Amino acid sequence: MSFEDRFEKLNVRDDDRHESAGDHVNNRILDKFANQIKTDELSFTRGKTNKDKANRATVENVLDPRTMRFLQALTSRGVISDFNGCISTGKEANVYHAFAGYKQNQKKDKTGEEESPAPDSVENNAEEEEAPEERDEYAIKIYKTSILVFKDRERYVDGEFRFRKSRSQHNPRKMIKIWAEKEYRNLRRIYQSGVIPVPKPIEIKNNVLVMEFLNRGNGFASPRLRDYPYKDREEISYFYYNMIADIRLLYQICRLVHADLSEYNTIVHNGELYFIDVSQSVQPEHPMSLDFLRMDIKNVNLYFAKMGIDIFPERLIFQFTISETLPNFDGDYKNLKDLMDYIPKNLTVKKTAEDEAEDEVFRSLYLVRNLTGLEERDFDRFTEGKFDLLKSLLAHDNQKNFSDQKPVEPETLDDDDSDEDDETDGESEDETDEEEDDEEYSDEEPKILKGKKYEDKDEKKARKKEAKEAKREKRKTKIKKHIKKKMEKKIKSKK
Ligand SMILES: Nc1ncnc2c1ncn2[C@@H]1O[C@H](COP(=O)(O)OP(=O)(O)OP(=O)(O)O)[C@@H](O)[C@H]1O
Ligand SMILES: [Mg+2]
Repeated sequence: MSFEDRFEKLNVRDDDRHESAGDHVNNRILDKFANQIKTDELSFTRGKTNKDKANRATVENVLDPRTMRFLQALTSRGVISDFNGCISTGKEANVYHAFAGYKQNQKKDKTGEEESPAPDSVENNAEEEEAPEERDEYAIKIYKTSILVFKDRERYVDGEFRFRKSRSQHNPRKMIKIWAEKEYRNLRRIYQSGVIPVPKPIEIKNNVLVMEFLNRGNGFASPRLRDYPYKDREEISYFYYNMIADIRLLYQICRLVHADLSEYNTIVHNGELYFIDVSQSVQPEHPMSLDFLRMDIKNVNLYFAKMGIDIFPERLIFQFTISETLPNFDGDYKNLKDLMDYIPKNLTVKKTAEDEAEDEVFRSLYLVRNLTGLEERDFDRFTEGKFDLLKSLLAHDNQKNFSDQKPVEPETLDDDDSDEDDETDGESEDETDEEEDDEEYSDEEPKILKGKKYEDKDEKKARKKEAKEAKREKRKTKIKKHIKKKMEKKIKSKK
């Protein structure tokens, strides 16, 4: 069966309603509606290429011919095979199910990653021939090629040191590529850290991300936390503590803030809480990382409060997350269970109206990277006691976390940027310009943060003073404008 034929079999389901939308024949739709689909947002490179618009048109904003070629490339390279339909259709991406290709299975055999039958057993060999082959299942996240939803997400890439060279990216297709790449890298970083379960990242090919499919058997995806059938209240609290401990691990060990954490972006798989959807996650150095962290905590609390369990003040969870050391903690800082044990024993639950009022204040706080940059208006909002709280939240921890920060990633955490892509991928020239940009991303961390944004108040003052003086000096020798004009006139008339 040809690749296109396989896609004709795609069964697209609307995730929001969890209903089957029936058979979906992508290619036929593509033929029929290609000319009607608005592709303006894809025409940024006007003049550069003269491609048929219909050729760029998108079915479901996902499976445009280009994306199909990337999928084909992944298939011919033996990374994936057999597409079985859509797991989820969302705003920015659709997620499909596929099986691992022959190459992946070969790799598995070589590395012995999975338990394989004993080679000397005749019985086993016979069984192997008869039994249907066990193949890995993959989730394929395909980012939509419509830029509209990504526009307001630029702020997650802006301010990211790793993506500094790809900032202000105006080519929408490149922007999406960066976005997918960001998710892949974040996923890989978390996966390699081994402290928080995430789907294993397999491959990235432009806007197509291949990862492990978290399933509960028979092709069904494991439930998101939102759909998880809790046994009892204890289990709800268990996952609440698990979530809080993971937020800390993500921050302290993986050096990331999820930035879209919720019951929708977490999956319960084999009894464990998995983080997914990490495309927007940022490093703590991102200027807005603390705001994102605060937002994550708020969302998590909202959900668990709705589930009817006692929750902790957002302020305390925040503090728990960013404090490098925890008082009275004698466990392993990388161990989820140790942290989960600590939480209910050391964080006091939110009870009174006063607690809620404190959280309100906390939510409205202008969070800054260090105390020197704290605006006066925020100081004014605090009584003396509350100011101490703020100081302990920001000054102490941020001194450590942001000022004299050394790269914390252990070597194993990081990426080998082996990109096997070559011409055999079946890409045409128009993709090669994008491949060149592969070097745009760098996970190396800044040792000293440079630029006006990061300098402290005194430095800023000194810089401004210097500039002022330089200008004053210049003014002394400057020829007045009207004199200059007169001189110019004279010269002209002499000519
Ligand atoms: N590796 C996976 N294994 C199983 N299911 C997955 C996997 N990745 C994603 N899903 C399913 O697909 C859904 C959407 O994935 P994800 O959250 O990464 O995409 P999204 O970009 O957030 O989409 P949306 O625009 O809807 O927010 C998830 O809620 C989950 O149900
Ligand atoms: Mg999501």
